[in-house]
Amino acid sequence: MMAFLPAGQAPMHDPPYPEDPWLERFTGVAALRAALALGWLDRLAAAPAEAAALAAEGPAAAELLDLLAAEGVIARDGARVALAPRFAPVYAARGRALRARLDFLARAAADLLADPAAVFADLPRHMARSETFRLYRYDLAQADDAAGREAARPWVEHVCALTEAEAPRLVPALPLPERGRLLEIGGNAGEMALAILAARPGLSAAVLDLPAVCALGRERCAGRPGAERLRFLAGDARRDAWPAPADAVLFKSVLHDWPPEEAEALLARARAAAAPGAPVIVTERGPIETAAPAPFHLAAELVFAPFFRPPEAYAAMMARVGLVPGPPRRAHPSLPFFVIAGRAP
Ligand SMILES: C[S@@+](CC[C@H](N)C(=O)[O-])C[C@H]1O[C@@H](n2cnc3c(N)ncnc32)[C@H](O)[C@@H]1O
Repeated sequence: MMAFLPAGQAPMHDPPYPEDPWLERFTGVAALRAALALGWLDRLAAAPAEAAALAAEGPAAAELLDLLAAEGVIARDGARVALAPRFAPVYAARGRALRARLDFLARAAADLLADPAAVFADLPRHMARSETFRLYRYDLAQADDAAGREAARPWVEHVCALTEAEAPRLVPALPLPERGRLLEIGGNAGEMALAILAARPGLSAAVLDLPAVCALGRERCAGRPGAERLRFLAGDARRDAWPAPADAVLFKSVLHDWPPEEAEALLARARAAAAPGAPVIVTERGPIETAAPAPFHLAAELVFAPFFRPPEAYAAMMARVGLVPGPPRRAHPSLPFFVIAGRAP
């Protein structure tokens, strides 16, 4: 089996998610969420502020300032405070992603504290009771109406926050053709597809995802480079027709959502949609392997730990549906993802 380090153990000079160094401790995460909720981060991103004015905002606001300073979120300069020099550019680039990750981390931590035995050893109870599964409601995204979109928005934001950071390291590892049509199943709001299209000017892409997710994707991608080569196909990938033939089919962080028989059925559909010799590509997180004390942000991955399979599981599924799997590869040294591609003989 390939060995995978959790993202939190990537070299600190090169974290895949730029905000990870600020998500390592529970108290730091609590302080960041408080500062976001109070509007402090946006205020300080716009201009430094008087420390005394912030400290006067509540009975423990001075303590919050101390926590934020200790975590390297803010820096003091005499009587004034500003975003810390290392944190400021991360917040500028990843503020939206940070908010989505913090919100999800709060749910994941609640699940791990409330019923850790379910997370690690009772999957039905975990799925029935957890805050994280209450968020990821794919069933509500079947409706393309305002309610469906608003129900999907928080988890779509969380997926985008991760994929936006992962894509630059994943894309070079994918055996994609230079030109033709890419079909991305479960491609969410198009973050991965746009990163691929930027690297492959000769490709066009279709993202097949649930209706509410496609609506959010069209909104998110509008006007961005490559959007003119990207289309969203609203549907259910298990039932609806797939556009074919495709010159590559991609599943990124999708198949772990499904029990083995359904994941295999999706691979069989991919085989049918792929042009002769075209790759069917699976890229997924491998099982989490913790070799040192884990940072707090690993909580957000641990709630999905029961679902991550080793690449050999996908190789076996590919073989059963008539694809010849190539050898799995680790996508990037700092990212716990593998890539495996199968082709019809
Ligand atoms: C864990 S997310 C991964 C998203 C994306 N590939 C990424 O990594 O950024 C799984 C995706 O599968 C989509 N999905 C779930 N059920 C689906 C279905 N029946 N048909 C099509 N897409 C589905 C979800 O809406 C979501 O976008």
